[in-house]
Amino acid sequence: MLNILTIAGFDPSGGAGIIADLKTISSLGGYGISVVTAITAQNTSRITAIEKVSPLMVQKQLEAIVQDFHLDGIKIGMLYDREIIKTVAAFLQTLKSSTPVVLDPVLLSTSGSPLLKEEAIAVMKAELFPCCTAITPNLPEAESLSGITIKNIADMEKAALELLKYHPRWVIVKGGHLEGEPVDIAVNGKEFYHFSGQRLTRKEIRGTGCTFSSALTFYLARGLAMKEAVSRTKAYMEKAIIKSFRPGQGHHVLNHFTSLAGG
Ligand SMILES: Nc1ncnc2c1ncn2[C@@H]1O[C@H](COP(=O)(O)OP(=O)(O)O)[C@@H](O)[C@H]1O
Ligand SMILES: Cc1ncc(COP(=O)(O)O)c(N)n1
Repeated sequence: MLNILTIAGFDPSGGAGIIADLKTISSLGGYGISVVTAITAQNTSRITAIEKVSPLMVQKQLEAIVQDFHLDGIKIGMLYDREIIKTVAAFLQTLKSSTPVVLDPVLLSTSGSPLLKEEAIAVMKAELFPCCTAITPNLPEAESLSGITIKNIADMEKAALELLKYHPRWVIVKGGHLEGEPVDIAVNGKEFYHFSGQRLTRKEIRGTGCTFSSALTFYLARGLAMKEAVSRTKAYMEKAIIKSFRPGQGHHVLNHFTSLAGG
């Protein structure tokens, strides 16, 4: 069984963050391990408070995990501030370079609350991007990280090339927020791929970014090449979107367990 670590925030409603990551990893047959960076008070409609975990406690959690586990893949989500980013970057530098590391550069929640402090963005680009096998911004994240306004696939490519300058191995820009079909792209400077698909719903669904990056980490940890790993991730997303549901009174959440009875 593959050991997949998620370093991310806690969303008690389970739609996003660490709980969504663990559901994704478990449903794919991996063993999910989690290091918490921040606790949010959040439901399927909104975030009402955020409390960060101290950088020392993040470091202690990471140390406890590496002393025990061989890690096959690492997914990174909400990091909240520069001290936590620096702690995670220092940890990644101690790992073998063959371990896949996928960063979902979470900036804002679907409900519009900031999940990363503005002043931490430059540190994330300079210190974390170079440690990543892939970064997986959505359109608003790619716009704000690259400074390029994105209206179409050509703009997505421009933004991806701009973000490659910070040296992640791959930039994957997700197109769920495009007007038409949700096309994702993956770029590494030499190779360039498009992943097309049909728009399956217009509903707001929570946790799609968390789930995409966790599934991608799992497939890369299985040894798949990026093209195949993204295509399997997109197929996984489509199944989870088709079976999404509304457990509370706000946004819909993904159904990660579509292969189980009742899913
Ligand atoms: N309505 C939709 N129909 C089909 N696929 C979608 C839809 N919305 C998002 N996706 C896919 O789900 C994944 C997550 O994309 P996106 O919504 O852009 O990310 P985020 O959750 O970070 O905003 C991508 O593969 C995207 O193409
Ligand atoms: C702890 C945590 N991590 C990530 C997200 C982003 O997910 P979404 O964009 O679906 O709100 C979130 N809302 N909460």
